[in-house]
Amino acid sequence: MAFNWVDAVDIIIVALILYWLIKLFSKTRAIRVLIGLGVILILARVFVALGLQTTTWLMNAVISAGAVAIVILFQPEIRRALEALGRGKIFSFATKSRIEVQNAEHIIEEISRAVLNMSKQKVGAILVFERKTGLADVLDSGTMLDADISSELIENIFYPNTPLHDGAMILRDDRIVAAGCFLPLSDNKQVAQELGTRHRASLGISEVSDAYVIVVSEEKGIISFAYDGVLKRYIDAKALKEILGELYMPQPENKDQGKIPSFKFKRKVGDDK
Ligand SMILES: Nc1ncnc2c1ncn2[C@@H]1O[C@H](COP(=O)(O)OP(=O)(O)OP(=O)(O)O)[C@@H](O)[C@H]1O
Repeated sequence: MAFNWVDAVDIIIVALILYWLIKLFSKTRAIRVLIGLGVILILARVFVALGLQTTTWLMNAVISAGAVAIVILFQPEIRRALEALGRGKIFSFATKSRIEVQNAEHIIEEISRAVLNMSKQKVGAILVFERKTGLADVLDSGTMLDADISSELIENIFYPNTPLHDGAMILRDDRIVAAGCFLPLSDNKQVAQELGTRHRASLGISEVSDAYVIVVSEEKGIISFAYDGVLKRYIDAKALKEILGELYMPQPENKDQGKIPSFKFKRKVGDDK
């Protein structure tokens, strides 16, 4: 059968749909599920080609059940995709902003000043720094801001009894994207008894994404850092600058974005007390 223009249109449409799906899901933690589904679909094709009937039957059952599960589990993402489609934003080729070193130094200074001030004054706070895993689902639970990063604004937002002080602030690149966001709580049994929901929420988002999370305890003013499901407590000014440096000052040896910050990072939650 000859390859004609209908086949070319067919391929282009499939490529656009794949691009759209990847772009949509790369903004959420659903990307891992999408990759898993892709692997299952490829395996199913291989089993069909090999003529393995029972395995193919099992794969088809998994795919059918998976399709229903995906609609239920990722209902918010699907809703957002349809909304984006309605706004015609899906196929825009946006590029991620790059932060100049000078600007990065300023941002690090502003954030560390705010965190250290809040620690001194025992003002509770959660700052979530979005990295590769998009946090669109978390953003939906809060109030969108899209503001410049400044110590005054950060401190103001977390000041007790102000409208946005409850919940987490989400930062992306050089912007404060949202505040008052609800994070998933960790059910890690190793978390020290005295740690309440603020710290569980910080750990929770670090378990399901690659975000860096800085927490200030309201009770004692202790600064903690959560990453990759691990909570490191008693972060001092030097370590804080190091964490922010990893985020805002990419160095050649730090190209691996998933890398744990270079300062001493113990693997067990609460083992540093
Ligand atoms: N799921 C959540 N997402 C975001 N923020 C949350 C969440 N749960 C609780 N918080 C924040 O944590 C506050 C409650 O903190 P709680 O006293 O339970 O925590 P803690 O870990 O003991 O911290 P602290 O030492 O600051 O008291 C809430 O007022 C809210 O601002």
